[in-house]
Amino acid sequence: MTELLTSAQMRAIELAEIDSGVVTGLQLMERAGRGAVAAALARWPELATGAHRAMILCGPGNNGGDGFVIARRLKDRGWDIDVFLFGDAEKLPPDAKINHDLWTEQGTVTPLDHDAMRACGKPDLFVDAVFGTGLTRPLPDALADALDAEVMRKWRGSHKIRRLAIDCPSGLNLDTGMLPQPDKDEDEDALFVPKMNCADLTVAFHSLKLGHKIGMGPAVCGTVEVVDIGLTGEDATERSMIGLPPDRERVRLIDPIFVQKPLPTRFWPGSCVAKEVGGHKYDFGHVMVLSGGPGRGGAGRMAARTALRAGAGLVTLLCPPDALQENACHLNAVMLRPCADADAFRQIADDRVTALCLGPGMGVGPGTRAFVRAALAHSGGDRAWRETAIVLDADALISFEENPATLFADTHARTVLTPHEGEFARLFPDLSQAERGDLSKVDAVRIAADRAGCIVLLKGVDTVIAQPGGGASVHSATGPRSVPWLATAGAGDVLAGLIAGLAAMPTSPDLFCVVEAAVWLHCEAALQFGPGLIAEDLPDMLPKVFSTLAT
Ligand SMILES: NC(=O)C1=CN([C@@H]2O[C@H](COP(=O)(O)OP(=O)(O)OC[C@H]3O[C@@H](n4cnc5c(N)ncnc54)[C@H](OP(=O)(O)O)[C@@H]3O)[C@@H](O)[C@H]2O)[C@@H](O)CC1
Ligand SMILES: [K+]
Repeated sequence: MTELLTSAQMRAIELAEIDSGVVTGLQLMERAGRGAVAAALARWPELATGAHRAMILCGPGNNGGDGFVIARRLKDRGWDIDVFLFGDAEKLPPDAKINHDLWTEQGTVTPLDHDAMRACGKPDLFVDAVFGTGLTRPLPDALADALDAEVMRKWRGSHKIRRLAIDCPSGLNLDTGMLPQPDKDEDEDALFVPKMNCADLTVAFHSLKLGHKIGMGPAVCGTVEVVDIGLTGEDATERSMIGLPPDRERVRLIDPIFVQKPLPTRFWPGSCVAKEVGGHKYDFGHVMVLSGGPGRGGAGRMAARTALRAGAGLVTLLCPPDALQENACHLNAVMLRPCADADAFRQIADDRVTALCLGPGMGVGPGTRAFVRAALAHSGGDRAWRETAIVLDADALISFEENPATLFADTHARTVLTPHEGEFARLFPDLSQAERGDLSKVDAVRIAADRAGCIVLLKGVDTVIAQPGGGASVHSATGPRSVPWLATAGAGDVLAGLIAGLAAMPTSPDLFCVVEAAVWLHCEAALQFGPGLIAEDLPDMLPKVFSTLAT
């Protein structure tokens, strides 16, 4: 697992190290600049030999300082370098000023100007070292124009310009993954086309930041390489290991990686799906999935099948009596029982039930609300090794749109809410995508988890999971884990069943860790299946995915 730091956390780590006297800011800047050059030459080996041309845009802070180091290092390799500065050289922070002055012994610095840039020879490497973690507001118009991907595309024509971003493409907020845009007059709104600064390669220092993995980050950063700049203090290592409860402050990326090294998948997520040898089916947990009426049972059936594939010893689908025949025609290994209402549910759900999944296809209304309340009150009784895990998705969430507080009064630490953005907006309107403003998706989900008193999983290409108290993680289905074909009807129902199935097993770890594993496995199943996937394929891919976790 990899930490996704905020800008403030990164600054605190650097400052602690500098204050301890182990390293100076100037040394870190030198390592950052050298590391960026090494990463670029490794990415584009054709630039590693011979002399080439670079254009380097430096900003008014330490990100600009990195740019001056890069200029010096490339010049030493015999390159032609054009350096532009956005800002006043006399006002650069001390380390950046030193590197500016070192550079001016070798070359010139031109004030950043669009026309002057275009008058230079087209570079082989374009380096964006204008803003990194210090961005505080939208890019000034002139700079946004100079960096805009569309303008760059026209300028480069057939010439290959490789775009290297230092820490991030300038304009990206590394805490939110958003690209703040300047306010526009209302009458300009219709014509307003946001500017995008995109890189082919982004070099981050010490650790990924949140903005690299959420929001627009993955789309504008290109490949992100993390360069080790030798921050060695205690605070600079990862605080929690995947499979353990999350750190309250630092967000982690859901991936089998620890301290930037691959983690054998038998440790994670393998440990979340492993069954102990031997045992009775009840020893592996009993999941109940509540489903909808006639013609609406597909979603519940997919969730139930997935829970069984995930490893639960038994899975029972409960359906309205008039849907019994339809379900019986589709189910074999999944057991089936009629269940007319919440009273009947209380009779049926005995203390051997270890996980409940409600929502997919259930329908919106008072009946579903009553089922949800009964489920949240379910107790495993004295014999329970721990309380029942409750997964609430889709209609189980929307049924509480009018008064979410009545849901949050009953949800508890063993509850997981799994909304997509639309469902999230109904339960947490003030935290919705449209309303959250400068709040990051991660912080919005953290607030939601505190409010609901349970785990909240907000689905998306960047899936965010948070639990009360601040623990949070991100799964990014981008780059090599990109699965656009997972945006298919029923995929969410499968995820709900997968969480329930994994959480039902007595060997399952902390519920937060189960949810993280489920999200990763869900994406992995889609990845291994490939394009053409429909939701029904997902549960049947799980055995293949599980077989790859042995190593
Ligand atoms: N610290 C270290 O040891 C190391 C740091 N390293 C590097 O430093 C980077 C962080 O440096 P940083 O903190 O100086 O921030 P940075 O991104 O350069 O920008 C700050 C400047 O930009 C300005 N500004 C902001 N937004 C603006 C806007 N929209 N429009 C106009 N101006 C705007 C802002 O002005 P202000 O908001 O104060 O008015 C301030 O002047 C980090 O990303 C990494 O690359 C590495 O070398 C490793 C060692
Ligand atoms: K930058």
